[in-house]
Amino acid sequence: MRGIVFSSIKQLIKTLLNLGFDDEFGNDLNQKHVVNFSYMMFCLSCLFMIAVFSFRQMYSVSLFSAFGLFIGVIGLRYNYIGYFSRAQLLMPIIKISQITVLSLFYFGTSSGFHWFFVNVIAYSFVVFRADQRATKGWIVGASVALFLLCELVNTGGLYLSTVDQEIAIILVFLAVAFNFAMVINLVMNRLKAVNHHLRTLAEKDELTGLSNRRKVLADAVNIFADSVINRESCVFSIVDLDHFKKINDTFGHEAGDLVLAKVSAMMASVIRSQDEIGRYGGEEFIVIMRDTSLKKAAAMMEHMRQSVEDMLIETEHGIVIPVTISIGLAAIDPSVSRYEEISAQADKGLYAAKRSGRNRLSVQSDYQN
Ligand SMILES: Nc1nc2c(ncn2[C@@H]2O[C@H](COP(=O)(O)OP(=O)(O)OP(=O)(O)O)[C@@H](O)[C@H]2O)c(=O)[nH]1
Repeated sequence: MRGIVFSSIKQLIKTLLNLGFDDEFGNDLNQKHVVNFSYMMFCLSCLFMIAVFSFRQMYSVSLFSAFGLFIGVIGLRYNYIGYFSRAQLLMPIIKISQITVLSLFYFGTSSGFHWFFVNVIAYSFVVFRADQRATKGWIVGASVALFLLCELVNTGGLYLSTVDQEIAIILVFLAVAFNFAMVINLVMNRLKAVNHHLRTLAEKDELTGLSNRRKVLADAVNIFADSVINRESCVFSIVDLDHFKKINDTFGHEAGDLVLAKVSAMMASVIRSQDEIGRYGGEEFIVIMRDTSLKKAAAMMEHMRQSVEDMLIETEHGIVIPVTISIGLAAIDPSVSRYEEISAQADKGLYAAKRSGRNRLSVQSDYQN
């Protein structure tokens, strides 16, 4: 139950922070979610101060915070409706104004309120891009100068007693630490997500959605090595579409692409979850079946061949394109010690299948495990 509540809260926060984003990964340099977070924290702090100072009947601080809240909501709205640059810039302006006024005139510099300038500096470094160096420069400069001013001037403040100021110092420390932890967490999570997204893109074949050549070859080598080490059977197969050049020539390149995509989806639906499939190049595919006997693998690949033959792929003019595949199959056996050997055997199988009439499967292994 606690887990569900916790993950729901996490999801709600994530949704709020990502409001106004169309493309989650296109904005990684802009850090829109950090801007959202900063506005939310700012608005919450204003609400907190309105409540505390209204309760203590110090209405001028409440009014000042209400005005801050109003501007904060405007900034938040800017970010949501796409005026990101305005939202990005308004945040440090209102934050610098708020810290300066509250620290020098209301709370007194002994409250430590001016340590919030650290957050403004961190915000500038996270949110502004390299081409906004000048903006970042003046915001950091102003924050440092005003921080030093607060340290030097040492005003008593109108509203906080010495005890209040001691409490304020602790609250400021906690708030600054929380802000830092959250911003670092947000940025790291975004980096991880973008990294994962890029890796997926780099491993995927765009047309078919299957693993691309690099990924499927890496998978093949790894699975082969695992199987040899663990003394498990492993079957390797090369699949090639028959007379694909003719399909392109007769129905056009676009129809050829459609066939590749549809056949790929069919092949991916036939294999087991532990098997790997990828586009080796052109109209050639690799299927790797781990922990299975050659007999079972041959039965599965025969099912794949039949399923492709039974497919009804229509062109946009309603003409059905006949498609078949040829398959070469090879399994690990005691004589095979290198990945290249099993791959060459499967290739030989494919060649044999093509030579003996296509639309068939050829097993190249004497070792029937
Ligand atoms: N539409 C399309 N065609 C492609 C793509 N990649 C490779 N091809 C075509 O696939 C064809 C492969 O032709 P071949 O290697 O002669 O093989 P085939 O016609 O299938 O003949 P067999 O393999 O002997 O049955 C070539 O015409 C390539 O241009 C692709 O991404 N899209």
